[in-house]
Amino acid sequence: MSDILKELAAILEARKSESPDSSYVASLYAKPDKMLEKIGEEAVETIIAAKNEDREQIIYETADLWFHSMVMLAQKGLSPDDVLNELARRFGVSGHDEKASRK
Ligand SMILES: N=c1c2ncn([C@@H]3O[C@H](COP(=O)(O)OP(=O)(O)OP(=O)(O)O)[C@@H](O)[C@H]3O)c2ncn1[C@@H]1O[C@H](COP(=O)(O)O)[C@@H](O)[C@H]1O
Repeated sequence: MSDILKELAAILEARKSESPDSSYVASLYAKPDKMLEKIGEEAVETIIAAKNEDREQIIYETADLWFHSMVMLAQKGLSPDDVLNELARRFGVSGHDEKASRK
């Protein structure tokens, strides 16, 4: 897993034990419906950016989309490695080199 994804996943995990008013991520864990709505919202914003051929906005909105998807994965007890392993499996390789949280 990239260092960025690994570090962000560790921060998201740590936020689980913090109070909802202490941070944005902690507030999303307390409101699962809002967390899921954010994924939809960011997906729509990514589509609009792509339709507008706005490369900077595509990157910005995709980062928002990946971020909120990672919050959802963390909330479900999953990690980015679980998704990377699935992508690797589709490539026909044996799996990502780091152990996933789900087997
Ligand atoms: N990568 C991110 C990140 N990307 C996006 N966002 C937040 O996601 C939200 C995106 O929502 P929108 O684009 O709709 O913007 P908005 O209008 O401000 O949001 P709303 O009012 O609609 O909720 C914003 O509040 C951004 O601040 C993020 N918030 C946090 N992180 C990372 O998560 C870590 C933990 O964050 P905290 O829990 O806030 O400390 C941080 O250290 C960062 O590394």
